[in-house]
Amino acid sequence: MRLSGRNLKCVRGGREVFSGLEFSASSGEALAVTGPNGAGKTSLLRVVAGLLVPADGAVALEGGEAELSLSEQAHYLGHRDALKPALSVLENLSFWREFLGGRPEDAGQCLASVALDHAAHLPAAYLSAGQRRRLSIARLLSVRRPVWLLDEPTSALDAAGQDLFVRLMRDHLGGGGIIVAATHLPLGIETRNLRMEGAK
Ligand SMILES: Nc1ncnc2c1ncn2[C@@H]1O[C@H](COP(=O)(O)OP(=O)(O)OP(=O)(O)O)[C@@H](O)[C@H]1O
Repeated sequence: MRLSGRNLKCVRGGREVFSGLEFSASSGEALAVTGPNGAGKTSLLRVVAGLLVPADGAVALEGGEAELSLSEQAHYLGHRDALKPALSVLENLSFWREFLGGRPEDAGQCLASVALDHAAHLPAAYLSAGQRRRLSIARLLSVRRPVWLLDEPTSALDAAGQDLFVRLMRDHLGGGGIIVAATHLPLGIETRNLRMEGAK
């Protein structure tokens, strides 16, 4: 499987954020997208996720499931944790498993993988910032998708949470997955680097 972007251009609010951008990542590879604030890292992830339409160029996934779009084969983990505060931890995960479709993994197992099984019935509103991030990470595990698009994935995670997430990323890559992560910090896994400088 190979994810690639060719000649990508992104314009936001009438201003060019980047152009002529090229990248690729194959099964088992992680691409770390780095660069200063405003360089366009989030914009790139959103283009790849299909949430933003590029002004030019295209993104393609070769060797995936032919009948599914790239968006249907990718998880997008944004800056903000997409959680419903009134629902419990388990209910939030169940919502995502249904919304995302596909074959769901065991919810209890997913929560155990991020060490949140003890909080399954707690309203998400009561979670700490790091626990919210862990629940968002559980979403990546709740329905298997080969491409993980991660925006500052380790923000708010403590040392144990970071170690745990490194293991999950390694498992994902070991199973042939692809990771594209916007980050200001080392991810703790081997990465290829895509440096963005932003439009001058
Ligand atoms: N909805 C929007 N409308 C107009 N401009 C936007 C919008 N969202 C982002 N931008 C602009 O696009 C540029 C790139 O933003 P983006 O969030 O992709 O950068 P980033 O590299 O992820 O930054 P950071 O490191 O701060 O997270 C910025 O100049 C930002 O102001």
